[in-house]
Amino acid sequence: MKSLGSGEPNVCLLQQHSENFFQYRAKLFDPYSFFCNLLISYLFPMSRKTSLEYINHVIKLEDILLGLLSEALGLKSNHLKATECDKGQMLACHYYPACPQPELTLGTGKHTDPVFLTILLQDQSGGLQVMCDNQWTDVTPIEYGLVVNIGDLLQIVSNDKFVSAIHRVVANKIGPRISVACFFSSVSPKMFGPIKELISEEKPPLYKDFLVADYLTKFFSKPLDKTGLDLFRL
Ligand SMILES: O=C(O)CCC(=O)C(=O)O
Ligand SMILES: [Fe+2]
Repeated sequence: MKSLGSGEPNVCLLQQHSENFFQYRAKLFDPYSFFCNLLISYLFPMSRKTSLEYINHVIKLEDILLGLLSEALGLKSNHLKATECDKGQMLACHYYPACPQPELTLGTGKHTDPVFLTILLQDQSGGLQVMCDNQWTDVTPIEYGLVVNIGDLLQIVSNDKFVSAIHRVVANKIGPRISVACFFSSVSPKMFGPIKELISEEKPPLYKDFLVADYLTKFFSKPLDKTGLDLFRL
């Protein structure tokens, strides 16, 4: 990866490096970022109001999706919700500046999301790709459409019935591209693992039980070529 000093704010430049992407994400939890976020929300109260309004709508959609996903697993519709796997929400707003040499870099490197579910809003620029049958496939933007990603943690609790989406964002000469990802995960200090109702002699658990906090610590310090799933696979 090459650094492309385009004069845009640092936070956007970090998005140009897949190596830095998750370090940057991890930094969202540090006191410095916390302070910056607080400052931004006071400097731009409209953006705070709009973000909260948006999150509240997305949470309603996510409630419906969790119900449908539970039923798809053959469970009661309130099953996943009852595990509190969505109690924590994080909104990440991405800004990808136009890139003069897109062939030398990526917008966001290949990864799976270290959460249960992601609901993503992307503009019309394009660039998001998902790995499908070992091939990168464009996720063509649909106006007013949202992209829903299964994250690693939903793959684990479903004991591989659901598969987390491997995705990336390619860089683009035309820009900027803007996307808003709403991540859903647990904030409780409780153990998660393959759902008992999905386990049988024929389908033994494929993963160890884990705390989300431990999962994240390991996820952010793992080598980039490993997936988050490898960390807890039995
Ligand atoms: O910008 C995008 O479309 C995707 C961003 C993404 O994959 C993420 O935030 O995890
Ligand atoms: Fe992602």
